[in-house]
Amino acid sequence: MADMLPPVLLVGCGNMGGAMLDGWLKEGLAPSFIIDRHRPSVPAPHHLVRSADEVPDSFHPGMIVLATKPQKVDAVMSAIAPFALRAPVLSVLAGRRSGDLADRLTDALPAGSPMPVVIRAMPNTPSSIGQGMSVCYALPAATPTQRALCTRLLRAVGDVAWIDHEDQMDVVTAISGSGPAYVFLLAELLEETGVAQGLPPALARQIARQTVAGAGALMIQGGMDAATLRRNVTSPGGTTQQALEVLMAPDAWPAALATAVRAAARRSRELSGASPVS
Ligand SMILES: NC(=O)C1=CN([C@@H]2O[C@H](COP(=O)(O)OP(=O)(O)OC[C@H]3O[C@@H](n4cnc5c(N)ncnc54)[C@H](OP(=O)(O)O)[C@@H]3O)[C@@H](O)[C@H]2O)C=CC1
Ligand SMILES: O=C(O)[C@@H]1CCC=N1
Repeated sequence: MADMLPPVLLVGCGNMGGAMLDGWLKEGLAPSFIIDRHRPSVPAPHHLVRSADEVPDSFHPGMIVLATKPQKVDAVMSAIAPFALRAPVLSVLAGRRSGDLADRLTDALPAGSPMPVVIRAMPNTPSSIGQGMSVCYALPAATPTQRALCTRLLRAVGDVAWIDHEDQMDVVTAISGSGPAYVFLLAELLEETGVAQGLPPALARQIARQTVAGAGALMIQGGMDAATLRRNVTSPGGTTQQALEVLMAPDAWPAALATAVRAAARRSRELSGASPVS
């Protein structure tokens, strides 16, 4: 019991909340409340409720984790605000600024209540298998103990880094938050290309998936930088060089990725309500 993760009040258990919950359940999580309209069940001794109003007042979470879509969080503020006087709030919402969330919670509390502590994190879905990447930011009001608790929860599902400037969260979101989708797209396109160029579908799928997975694992386990690993595959005058001359042309992947990341970061800024910058 001593090593268990603290009880959480998880608000929203879809793709991202579910990925974190899967990781926490594997690590051992103290009895927690999960609020979600769709999740079919959670294992005992955890409790699944369909609405924030169903969480008993007697519940004392160690951390409240906000994982609804950014546009849907305001609807739960008044129900969860009383719990935010007992525990810090960890928001994984793209875009929504920590100060804005703290203000919304404060507005939902009786006048004179202390301001709840909100910590922001941008995790990603490989958290479900303990391979996540989470980047965190806290306003100065967060105590070292609250920051450590946040690190502990997110470390249980992968790597954790902290930033000192909340503005950086938009680019972080565009790279590590959305990034798994770019990698899955690479696997999809390799598979489709293999089929289009004559491979049996099952073989195209197998080689695309294992190539993406194996390359990622080699980069992490081998500790070499990505450029060295790329060069190690690229025999002078060989096949890879031909492909990379296409992909690395300035107007190909370098331009496409920079444009894509800028677009995602811009959307993150829009979700915050801030005026977009390019
Ligand atoms: N998906 C990802 O890879 C990542 C997502 N994020 C962030 O995580 C958050 C969640 O994203 P994601 O998991 O993809 O979204 P999902 O829509 O998959 O999950 C959110 C869940 O919360 C439920 N929910 C919302 N409001 C309530 C409510 N009041 N009562 C009960 N259930 C509720 C939703 O139900 P319903 O649909 O009916 O509203 C849904 O099941 C977003 O803010 C996103 O920015 C961060 C990093 C990565
Ligand atoms: O697409 C989104 O808005 C969320 C945030 C990062 C990943 N998914």
